[in-house]
Amino acid sequence: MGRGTTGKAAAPDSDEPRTRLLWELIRPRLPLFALATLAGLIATGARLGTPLATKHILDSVNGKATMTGPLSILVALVAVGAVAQWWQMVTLGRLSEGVVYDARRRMNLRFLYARLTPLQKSPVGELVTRVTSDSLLLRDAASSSIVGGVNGIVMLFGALVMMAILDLTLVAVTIGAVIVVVILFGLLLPAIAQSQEQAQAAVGELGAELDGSLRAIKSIKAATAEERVRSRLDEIAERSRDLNMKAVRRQALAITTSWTGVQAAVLVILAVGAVRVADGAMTVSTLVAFLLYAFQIGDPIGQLSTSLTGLQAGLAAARRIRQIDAIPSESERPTALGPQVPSMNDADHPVGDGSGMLLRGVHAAYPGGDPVLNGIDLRMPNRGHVALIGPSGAGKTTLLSLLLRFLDPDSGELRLGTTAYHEVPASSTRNHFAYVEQESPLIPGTLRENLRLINTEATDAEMYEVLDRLSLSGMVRDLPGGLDAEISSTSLSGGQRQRVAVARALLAHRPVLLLDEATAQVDALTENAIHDAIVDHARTGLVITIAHRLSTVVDADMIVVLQDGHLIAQGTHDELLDSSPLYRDLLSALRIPTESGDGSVARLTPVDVPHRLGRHRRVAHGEN
Ligand SMILES: Nc1ncnc2c1ncn2[C@@H]1O[C@H](COP(=O)(O)OP(=O)(O)OP(=O)(O)O)[C@@H](O)[C@H]1O
Repeated sequence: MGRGTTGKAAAPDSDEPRTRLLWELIRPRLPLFALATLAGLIATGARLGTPLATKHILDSVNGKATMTGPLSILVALVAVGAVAQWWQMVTLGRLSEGVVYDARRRMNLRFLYARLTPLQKSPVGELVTRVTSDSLLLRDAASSSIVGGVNGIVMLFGALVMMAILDLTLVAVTIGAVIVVVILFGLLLPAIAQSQEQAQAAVGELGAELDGSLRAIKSIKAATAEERVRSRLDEIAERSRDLNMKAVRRQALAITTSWTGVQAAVLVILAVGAVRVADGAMTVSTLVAFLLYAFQIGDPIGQLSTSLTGLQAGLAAARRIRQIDAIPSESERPTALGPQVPSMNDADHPVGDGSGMLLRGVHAAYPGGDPVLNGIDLRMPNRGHVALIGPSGAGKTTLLSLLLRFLDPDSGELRLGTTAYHEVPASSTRNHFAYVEQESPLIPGTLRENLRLINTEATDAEMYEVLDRLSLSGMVRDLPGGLDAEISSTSLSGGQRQRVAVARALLAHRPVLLLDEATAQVDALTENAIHDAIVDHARTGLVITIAHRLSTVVDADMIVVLQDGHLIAQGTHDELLDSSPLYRDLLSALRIPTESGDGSVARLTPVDVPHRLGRHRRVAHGEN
């Protein structure tokens, strides 16, 4: 992945207003939002009343009234303000955590039900930052920024009304200053939003780079390439810092502008007010109260500036989260491919008996890529072992992806028994398969959870029986916690991981077993065990394997040879030995003897000889 592109979301950009997601997330929590706003308004009201109460206390000092009343009002206002502020903070906390929770759930849902190819265009680490860091920015925007903004506006208008009650001339001066501040701030806001978004994209890029590097940490260490990788990471961290600094500078300018505007307004108010006091147009206590309000509007203006800049970050985050929504989910996939199905003599490919799998005229490509499978016609029985073989990049894994509906064909038809794929949802097709993927990744959780991923009812006895067959039961019994051992705290070797994945598939008892190089990392003994499991399953169901080095290729009931997305040949080992030069070449590359009768061992490695030869002989002599 080239630098500078890592952080880009593969998901299409959403042109929807950024505020929409924010609104969608807040809408279910409107009562809470209203409560928080109400609490904020009470706190604001209490603060607005304070200068007026102060004026009355000052007036009472001059002997015009008793001090007790205004003093008790002042104490009450402070107490009410404090309680309301506490209440608002707690309510805001509930609101904001709820918004983050909803946004994260929404993304989790979208990730898990997304169509695979568009999803996999985005680096994993980049997607993770949307759930972890962007949602936090959204939280601030959805709660404190909005409520703070509302409080700020109320406080500002309240203060202006109170000031208008005190002196109309001075309030005109104040409003003039506020208008100048708002215009300056409005001019800076788009630039703040832009730098916020760039800064968040850089965090996503860092997440992607870090995720990729940590996954490859062994290779990096073995290559002593830590320094190179570190400098790449530092470079992105530096870019993130610089972009954030740009955002911070713009924010600082906006906030300083608003504060300076307020301070300048206070000075003007003081000067004009002093003249008016000297002229006898207003009392000193009124000027003091007015000045207190003038100082107070510094708060709402500051609060509004902070809220609006915070809102920009939240809206930028909302846009990035919204892009996740734009990844199509599997339920949205087109279902009808009927008109594109080429005509084909059904007598050659009977499907009416309801058994087996059929691919007819299947063309497939990854989005935006060249064709990967070109007109595949293949019928597989509902029992037996089908081996897919072909050079790297031939399209073997893509074929399995089509069977599992990770990818849709561009044209052609797939059938499972009598059911066309497009007639049923992907999940009901997948329910027929147990799949062991190339890397055999384990899911986070315990060993038991991993083994029960498909068959959630599998008993301990069944699990141990399968583990036993795969020479894994001893290792599991030795683990602290046995089946309940956490995978994360258990170091499993590649071969052990592969065996757990195979065990999970065997426990599933599904009609079709799909193995993508399931023996790539296991020793010869385990390979034999997996081979026996394949043979066993093939008696009652269908097993489809992809093999690069599997000697079990020769045992398969049907071998399908792919090259450059074309089905080159199919048949049994003996048939293909006679008819397919590519097959002979592939076998030769696999170091499998190519003579069907005597099982020549001339090209076998010493390790390969015993079991490969034995198996080949069994096939060659019609055993099994
Ligand atoms: N997710 C993807 N997006 C785009 N192109 C892809 C994707 N996966 C595979 N391809 C392309 O499709 C072609 C077939 O790949 P596929 O993985 O099916 O081959 P394969 O026969 O399984 O190869 P190998 O034996 O090396 O695993 C390759 O040219 C590959 O670059």
